[in-house]
This record gives sequence, C-alpha cells and structure tokens, in this order.
Amino acid sequence: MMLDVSGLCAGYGQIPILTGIDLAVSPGGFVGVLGHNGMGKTTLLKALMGYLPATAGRVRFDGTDITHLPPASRAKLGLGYVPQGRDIFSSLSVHENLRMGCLLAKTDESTTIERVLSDFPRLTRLLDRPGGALSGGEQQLLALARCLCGSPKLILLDEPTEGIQPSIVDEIIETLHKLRQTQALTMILVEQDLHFIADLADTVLIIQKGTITREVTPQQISDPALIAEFVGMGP
Ligand SMILES: Nc1ncnc2c1ncn2[C@@H]1O[C@H](COP(=O)(O)OP(=O)(O)OP(=O)(O)O)[C@@H](O)[C@H]1O
Repeated sequence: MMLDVSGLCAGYGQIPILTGIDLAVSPGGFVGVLGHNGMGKTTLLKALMGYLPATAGRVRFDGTDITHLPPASRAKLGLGYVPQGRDIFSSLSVHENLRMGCLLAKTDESTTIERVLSDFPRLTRLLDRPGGALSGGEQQLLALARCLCGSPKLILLDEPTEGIQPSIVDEIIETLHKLRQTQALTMILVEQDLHFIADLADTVLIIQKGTITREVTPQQISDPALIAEFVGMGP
C-alpha cells in the first residue's frame, strides 16, 4: 500500500472530529471520499497532511510512519495537497504561482514547469495573468498544476468542483484521467459531487460524522436510492 491509515483520530482543540479512520490506497489508486458538508472530509485531508495532530491511530506512507511528522516533511516524502479554496496567490501571475510549486521540484524550474504545462493547455495561454483574475475552474487547474511541480507520489484533493461551472468541471475530470494514464498518479479525492467522484474514483468511501461507514463502487453511487440510504444525499 502507498498509504495505510488505521484508527486515525484528530480534531480541533478538545473537539474530536475524526473518530477512527481506516483507509488504504495502493499505488495508482484513486480513492474517493464522499460525504455531506461537515462530515469531516477537509479535516481528514488536513490530518493526513499533518496540519492537525493525530490524537490516536497510525499513518504510514510509502513505507514510513508519518503519524507525527510535520507537513513539510510529509511534502518532502511525496504527499501533495490541493486545499479547498485552492490557495492561489492572487496577485502573482500564473507563471509565478507555478514557480512557487517548484520549491520541491526534482528538476530545474523551467524544465519542471514545461513538463507540467504540457498537460494543462489552458494554463499555457494564461501564464502572465494574475492568479486572482482566473475563473474558479482555472484556479483549480492552476492549484493542481502547482502541486504537480513538486512531483508528488500521492495527491490529496479537496472538493475541486466547489463553485465551478460544469464545463470546466468536465475539463478537470479529463485532465485527471490523462494525468493518471501518463504519470500513474495516485489520489485521494474528497467531494460532494457524485458525478465527479463516480467518474474518477475506483473505490468510494462514505464518510459520516468522522468515520468511514461504508465502501461502495463508483457504479453504486449512480443509484439514487443507494445514495439516499448511505449518505442521505441525492444526485
Ligand atoms: N477550525 C475548526 N474548529 C472547530 N471545529 C471545526 C473547525 N473546522 C471544522 N470544524 C468542524 O469539524 C467538522 C468537520 O468539518 P470539515 O470541514 O472537515 O467537513 P467537510 O466534510 O469537509 O465539510 P465541507 O464540505 O463543508 O468542507 C464540522 O462539524 C466543522 O464544524
């Protein structure tokens, strides 16, 4: 397994949110975590990245116990994170945002950016534009591209469809499919968008109140009755 999580608990101060998360991701796997607002999706990714301390449980990544490592050490080991809200530097250009992603790059900056941009034709046309002047969907593509500059082994992607128009959601799906084929990308994707998760994930985990309550197939989440039963959400 590339990532092995067992009994992970984490929260904010005294407030427990994650109450024993078990999950595993194999190399090349796309795991989708589906859940309502407030069920703990963002908290899970923050805990995996080390922004929230684990109060119990274990996290192993690529053979190393990372349970108590700080975020920067996890990033160096190859964990990439694209947060909800995307955290684009809005006054920096697209090109400068990509340069910021090269701090962990294994090749020189221009080679790295050129390699990453080959999968993002839309960004190639926007290189001089300030990040803040991009649409939500373009910012999401930029955040993903910036993360890829560090050649992560596993990407944690938080609700990429939030506030994004459908046409560019489809472009993000296509981009992720392509990256998966060309770079054997491994990913944990948390989402509320059933269509997005069904299209990309090969395993879908349902999160409710800070625990994984069920594993389903992507085909199953196209069934409205099943979804109503599992998560109380319809397509
Ligand atoms: N900084 C914080 N301090 C205290 N509680 C928090 C904090 N951030 C989130 N929470 C609580 O933790 C719970 C899980 O939140 P989380 O953001 O992980 O949910 P989510 O499933 O990602 O939802 P969303 O789709 O709204 O982002 C919620 O009850 C939320 O109110």
